[in-house]
Amino acid sequence: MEGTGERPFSSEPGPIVAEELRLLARTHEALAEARGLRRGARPDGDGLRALRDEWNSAGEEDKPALLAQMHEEQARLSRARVDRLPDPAAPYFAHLRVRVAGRVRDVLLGAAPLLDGKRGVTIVEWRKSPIAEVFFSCEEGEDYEIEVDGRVIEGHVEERRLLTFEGGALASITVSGGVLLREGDTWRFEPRAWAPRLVDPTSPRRTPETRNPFITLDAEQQALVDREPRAPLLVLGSAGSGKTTVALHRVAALRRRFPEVFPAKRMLVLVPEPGLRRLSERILEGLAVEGVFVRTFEDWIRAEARRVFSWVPHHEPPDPPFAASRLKRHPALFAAIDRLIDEDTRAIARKLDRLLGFRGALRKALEARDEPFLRDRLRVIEVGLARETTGEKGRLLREALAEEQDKLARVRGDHRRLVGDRALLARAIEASEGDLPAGIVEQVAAHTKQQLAMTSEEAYAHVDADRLATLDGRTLDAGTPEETSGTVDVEDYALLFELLHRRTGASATRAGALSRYAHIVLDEAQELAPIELRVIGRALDPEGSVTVAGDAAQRIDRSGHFRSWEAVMEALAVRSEPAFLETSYRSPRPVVEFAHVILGADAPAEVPRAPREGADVLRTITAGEGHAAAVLCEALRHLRAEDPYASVAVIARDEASARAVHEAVSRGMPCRLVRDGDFSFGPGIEVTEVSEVKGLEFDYVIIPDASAKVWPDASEHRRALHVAVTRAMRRVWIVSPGEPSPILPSEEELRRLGKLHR
Ligand SMILES: Nc1ncnc2c1ncn2[C@@H]1O[C@H](COP(=O)(O)OP(=O)(O)OP(=O)(O)O)[C@@H](O)[C@H]1O
Repeated sequence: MEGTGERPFSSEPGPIVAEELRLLARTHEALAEARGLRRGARPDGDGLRALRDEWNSAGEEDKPALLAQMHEEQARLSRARVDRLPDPAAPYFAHLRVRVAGRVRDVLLGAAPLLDGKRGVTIVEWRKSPIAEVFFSCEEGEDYEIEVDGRVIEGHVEERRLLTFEGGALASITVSGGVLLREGDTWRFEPRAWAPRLVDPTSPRRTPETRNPFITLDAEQQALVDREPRAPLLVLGSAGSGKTTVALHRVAALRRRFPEVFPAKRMLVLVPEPGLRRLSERILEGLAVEGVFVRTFEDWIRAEARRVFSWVPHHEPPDPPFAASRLKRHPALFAAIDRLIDEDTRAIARKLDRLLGFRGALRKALEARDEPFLRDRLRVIEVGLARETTGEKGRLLREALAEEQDKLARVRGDHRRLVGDRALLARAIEASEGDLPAGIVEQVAAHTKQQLAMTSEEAYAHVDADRLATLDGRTLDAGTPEETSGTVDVEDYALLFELLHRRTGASATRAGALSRYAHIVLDEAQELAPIELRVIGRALDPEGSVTVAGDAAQRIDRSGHFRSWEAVMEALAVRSEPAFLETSYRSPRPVVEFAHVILGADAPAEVPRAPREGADVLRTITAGEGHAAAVLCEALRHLRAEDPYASVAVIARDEASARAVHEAVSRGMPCRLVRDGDFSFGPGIEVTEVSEVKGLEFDYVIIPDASAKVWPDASEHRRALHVAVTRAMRRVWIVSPGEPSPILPSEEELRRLGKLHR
């Protein structure tokens, strides 16, 4: 069965293969015995079925005993499910040989554990077991120490091997220095490193001093920074072309040249994520700009809404349905708001007609109105019918109208109807022309109903507060569906401002007014919905200016509803021709080309100009997640040694994937899981998800989960991968555990592009 390698090899492949085959045979025996034992001990649901049959024909007197048996069987079955066994077709993926206290021990790493002392088979769970950590963190020949149950155990690593299986048979054994591959009945040795070397040998290593915040803008960028201070500016361009740079340099220039017109406290920089907020603050600090507000859009609008609408709840639901976010940010909601304003108009007219005996005259007058603001419709009556009507009736009408005007800023009722009234929601569905599914109405209405329901604290307000406190000090409803009661969605804030505007023609209530700014920067503006852009537009002084930066190819917010840049500017109520930045400064050419191809049909006609050469994008396909973890740890360990000041981002598709990858990589080395933008902007390994990294940059970017399952072929995934890859200043490495994602460019596509471009 075993053949010898074609090339010189430190130890003979024959003995290695033989050893692994023997270990596998012992594992199969151990597995067969374990399965037999479990089958005997725990019928796979047959026992329960038999008991159920018995129950049907049993007399009443036997039922209590039968019931007890059924419970016991149920418990046994669920225990059996937890104690799952390794898959015989691929029972483990790695083999670690250690010497502990003079004795050699073989430890296999797999998804499920198996212990058979008699046969010397030990499979441990790679994600949990302390000894598995040794496999991920040590090289062959190294000593190690691990802590098990409070005791420190010392040992020495003798061998580390990775294994793959095909059709249940051993297919490859990766050893130090190469891989043994089975080809039919023979084995061939191929020298190969465990993991690719990430550092680019042609570029200098990062040193603590190479992080220079001062860059010289190119002529194009400088011209944009120098634009007339009051002129709106729309800066577009591919990833890394300097849009954020231009926007923030413009802020610095305005502050420096026109400090009176642009006081720091009247300038606002809005970004989508906390990571970019922190980076923007650092860049402004580097440009000696102090006191300018930098906020995520959510934080900004939340603070504004809480000030202007004093009744707004201070809680947001922990897990709001995506349907609610999608609908509330959709432009079709404007149609529902139109209808709502019409209904409000009719309701006021009916009320006044009835109270003052106008016998439908008011209704007729008001129904003919189509001014966008409710305030203006009432004013038409004020200057028309109210003036014409003399005497007591006229006075009463004027009084009643004044009262209605007074109530216009109360948007709470309209808001409740807009997000809870099925007919109004259905109007939005209709206006979306098929973009929003009809089923969304029920989901949103149910969510609203839950939000408007009383919390337990309110329902039990008459009960002594001490008696209501839970043991852990949390609210009564925490962790229950009632948790949604008394909350408001983050998307509701823009909606409230829109309603206020449609009713009053302004953005103020008795409690306060929307803040106004002399200059607003909107970075990554492709992520904002029209309803949000409108609020931002209204926060701009009549004389104020705006800098909008964005890239449609980078929109990754699933509910954003970006249409076009014209639509963005129209929603902001400003006009400006777009300026395009053509040069990609951040990433080297191979990364820029790779990222371009990822976009597929959505890619712009031209590949961005990328003046910096660099190393190719690396790709690795592994047999599964365990292999991927081993390869990641190996490459990262070397990278840390070779380029210790580099920043490394391991960017997963979503939160769940980021957590799993972090758990895996942590087995081998210290790394941080970054949430809410808490990046260090310095050396180290940070694991995160795509939505966190908008606008940021790292020396190395690793995509750890580039499988077909996690990154299927859809524009949304293409744009997200494009964003992730274009964060790299030096190099990109794509790791695909299992079948690679179909959106990864083929070698052929890249070759063609490289030729075309050079
Ligand atoms: N003229 C320039 N010369 C050298 N480097 C530049 C120049 N302009 C920008 N850069 C650098 O290029 C990188 C990307 O810039 P920036 O973040 O402003 O791009 P962006 O267009 O906002 O990117 P993204 O769309 O990915 O958010 C930064 O490191 C920045 O310092």
